[in-house]
Amino acid sequence: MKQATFVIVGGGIAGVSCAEGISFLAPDESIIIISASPMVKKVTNIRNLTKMLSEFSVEERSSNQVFEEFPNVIILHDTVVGLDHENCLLSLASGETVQYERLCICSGAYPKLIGNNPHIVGIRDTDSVQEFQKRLSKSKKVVIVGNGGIATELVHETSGVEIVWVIKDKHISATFIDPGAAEFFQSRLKKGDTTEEENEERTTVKRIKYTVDEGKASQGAALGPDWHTKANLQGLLESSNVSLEYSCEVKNVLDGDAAWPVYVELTNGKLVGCDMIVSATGVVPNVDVFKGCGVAVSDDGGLKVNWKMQTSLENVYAAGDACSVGWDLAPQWFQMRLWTQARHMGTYTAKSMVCDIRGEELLQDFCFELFTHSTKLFGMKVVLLGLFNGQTLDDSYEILLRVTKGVEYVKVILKDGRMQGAVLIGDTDLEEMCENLILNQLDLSSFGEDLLNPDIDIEDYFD
Ligand SMILES: Cc1cc2nc3c(=O)[nH]c(=O)nc-3n(C[C@H](O)[C@H](O)[C@H](O)COP(=O)(O)OP(=O)(O)OC[C@H]3O[C@@H](n4cnc5c(N)ncnc54)[C@H](O)[C@@H]3O)c2cc1C
Ligand SMILES: NC(=O)C1=CN([C@@H]2O[C@H](COP(=O)(O)OP(=O)(O)OC[C@H]3O[C@@H](n4cnc5c(N)ncnc54)[C@H](OP(=O)(O)O)[C@@H]3O)[C@@H](O)[C@H]2O)C=CC1
Repeated sequence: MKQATFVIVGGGIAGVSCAEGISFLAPDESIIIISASPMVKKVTNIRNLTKMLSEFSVEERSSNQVFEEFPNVIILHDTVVGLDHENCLLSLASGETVQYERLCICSGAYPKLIGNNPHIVGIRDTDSVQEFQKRLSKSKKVVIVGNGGIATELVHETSGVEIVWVIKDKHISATFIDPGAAEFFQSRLKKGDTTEEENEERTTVKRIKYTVDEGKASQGAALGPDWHTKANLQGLLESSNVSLEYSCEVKNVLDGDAAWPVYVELTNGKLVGCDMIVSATGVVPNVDVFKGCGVAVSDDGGLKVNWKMQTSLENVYAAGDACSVGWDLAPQWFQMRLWTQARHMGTYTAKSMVCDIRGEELLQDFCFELFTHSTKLFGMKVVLLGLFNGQTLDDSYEILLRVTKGVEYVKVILKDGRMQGAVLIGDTDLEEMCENLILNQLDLSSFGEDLLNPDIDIEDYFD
């Protein structure tokens, strides 16, 4: 039997950030990471864009490289197959057992696929990308199902193939953007260069203010940023084409014939033949192995954690994609399974566990005060802050919009004159101002539409 003060399951961003955090806070304590994947994830090149918003790279490295400066960390390449929480004992696939004083489960998530057919693929880790690449290189036509991060990236990055993009919503990339921003990106779907007309329109700045009144209505770690730049996502054809099937889902997957290996029957009645179906339809927390010991699980399948990241089992914590937050959230923060949150949660759980073992007081980390996400969609920088889509505001909010076609899309959400969220597409340089205004909840009513007037430097007012 092996023993350590702190045991972490998972070598993804959450697990590695947790181990690094413990090593920093308690360098003399023993730490074991158990990871089913041979490589572990390391966050590098951190660039702080604002107090709370950062960009970083995620590298896959061998465990020796990641932890050479932390001699108190041991990595076991093994798979956890059971938890006996009464005896603080994990059992591993190799037959080994590991005893802990504090356990942090960072076992990530796996793709939620629309079916079991061998022609359906999901994308999560390096192996699944290689499989996708291999099949794509022999494909003329693929159906991509889902309207979130992966589908958006694939539609933009894949070439040499005909894509049929099947989405439940009336606009593209609905997980991150509203119909207006989707319209802004529409031309980028064509995969061609910008037209003269678009170049002319780039000089036009449009500012709009309106009020929303729609009526109440695998086991490998997840990939890192820019994963697609390292993969050759090229199909069999010379050129690409994307066609959209809006407001529909896959009803059935049917056997192929001489023309196509597989057919997809859609809820709009269409039958689409293709070489492969990519199911980019979200994730399921990878925690089945822990469910047997009675740990509380949230409706979305994650391990429920309180504000200290503790699960319902004594001395057992969880972080990253594996967990579901179960505390009273700050008004402008919510959980999304993203690597920034995996990193924050991993680091914060380290602090929580170390404080617990030392009997020290813990204060909740500031990162849970404001949702922040920096990413790229259709090749453009996208920053999402706070309640960027009016989440939880019951459709009673005001939107300020500034659009320069092809250049920038700025949307801020106001409720009772106070900023609640923002979508910043392009190099807007507004992230710091928006972050401050959301955090300090200043009454902005007196500015009206001038808040987004490019000729007025609003920041001067707040100095
Ligand atoms: C294609 C793709 C693109 C993405 N792009 C972005 C993006 O642009 N921006 C963004 O913010 N987020 C993105 N994400 C999401 C982000 O990658 C995840 O939210 C984040 O990596 C989760 O980290 P994690 O450590 O919680 O889990 P994971 O990275 O999934 O790590 C889980 C670890 O647990 C191990 N494990 C699992 N079960 C066991 C077991 N029983 N025993 C031992 N070890 C086990 C695995 O081997 C792995 O090491 C993307 C995800 C994918 C798949
Ligand atoms: N740039 C970024 O930040 C990126 C982030 N990621 C992250 O990686 C993880 C996996 O990405 P992804 O798979 O795109 O997950 P997402 O959660 O981002 O998106 C899943 C999409 O699939 C839709 N969907 C769910 N079930 C079905 C179904 N049966 N039929 C049709 N559509 C369905 C969802 O709609 P609905 O919401 O209505 O259920 C949603 O539009 C996520 O945590 C994501 O945030 C991935 C790539 C890039």
